[in-house]
Amino acid sequence: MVQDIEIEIDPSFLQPSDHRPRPKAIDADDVAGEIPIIDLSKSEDLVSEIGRACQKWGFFQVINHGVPIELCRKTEATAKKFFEQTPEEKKKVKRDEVNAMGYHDGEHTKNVRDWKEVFDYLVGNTTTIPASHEPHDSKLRILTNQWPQYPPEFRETLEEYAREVEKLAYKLLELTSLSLGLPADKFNGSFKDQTSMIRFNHYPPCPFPHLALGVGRHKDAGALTVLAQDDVGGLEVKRKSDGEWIPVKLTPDAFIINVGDTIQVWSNDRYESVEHRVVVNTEMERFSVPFFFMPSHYVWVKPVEELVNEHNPARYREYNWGKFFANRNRSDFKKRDVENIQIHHFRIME
Ligand SMILES: O=C(O)CCC(=O)C(=O)O
Ligand SMILES: [Fe+2]
Repeated sequence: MVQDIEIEIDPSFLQPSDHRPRPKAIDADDVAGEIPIIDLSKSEDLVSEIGRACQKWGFFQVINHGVPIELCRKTEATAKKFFEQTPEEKKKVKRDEVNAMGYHDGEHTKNVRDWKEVFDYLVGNTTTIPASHEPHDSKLRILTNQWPQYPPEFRETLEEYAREVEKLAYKLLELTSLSLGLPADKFNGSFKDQTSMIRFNHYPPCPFPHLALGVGRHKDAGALTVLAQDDVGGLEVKRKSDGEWIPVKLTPDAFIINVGDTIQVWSNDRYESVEHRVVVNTEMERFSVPFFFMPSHYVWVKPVEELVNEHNPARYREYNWGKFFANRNRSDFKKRDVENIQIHHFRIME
């Protein structure tokens, strides 16, 4: 006779009860179309559509975005081959405190472990960041990508993907800038030595989808995120109007775009970086690929002068992007007892 063996969740994955997905969550079909889908091939109204989406949701999807669809498919297939390997193989390109790029299966969001494994690589192959988060430590560190041997086409495919999505990221940055009434290239210079990174997320099926999350609720710290996902679904966005978690509708061959903390500060809160999370399920694995478009380490982030005046004073003190990034990444390897650094720590109290 087969006995039912009750498996218990490893407590490191257990979400606090008020952050677990509710059993009867909103049905994706009921809210379909709420988060705007924007066609980038049309020129009319594009800037104002993006502005409205950024203001109302902090999220939108784009279609006809110019990234070749075959390349997206090939990239996803290549990533799958990598994740199908044994843990020992994958750990040959393990991320650690020195080498921050590569494979990792122990990431924490808000001090709870995520039900996922990831592979991270830099858009520019190398980048410079502060050696530590300590404010007075001026030493720098160079990060370099690590590439696995298998599959053989991995590096070439991922590098090509990075180049294509980077073009889209710049285009979206320029449209966002125009939508704020600023020159298209207002922010481009901040990305000259960008720290941008692409992440492959693999969410295996999870026996405890009511207790754990693929990624816990969080806001992205960079300027913009350009996310590709497969056809499984699981991303949820916190609706600004009422705080409900809204599932993002699956749209074939679209990218999901969201505003990160950096644009929230640059825009002096005109656009907000919205919380999101990933729910998992018992049956299907899921893949997603965010491109985190992030400034150079030496950029000081503060509300842009054009958007600040005596009636609308700056709401943030300036902060150094590299230090903020280094500080945020401290929690990736272990659970910490304190809250991670967040932009509200730089908010000027009224
Ligand atoms: O997998 C997703 O849909 C989103 C992942 C995400 O939010 C992140 O990696 O920051
Ligand atoms: Fe995110």
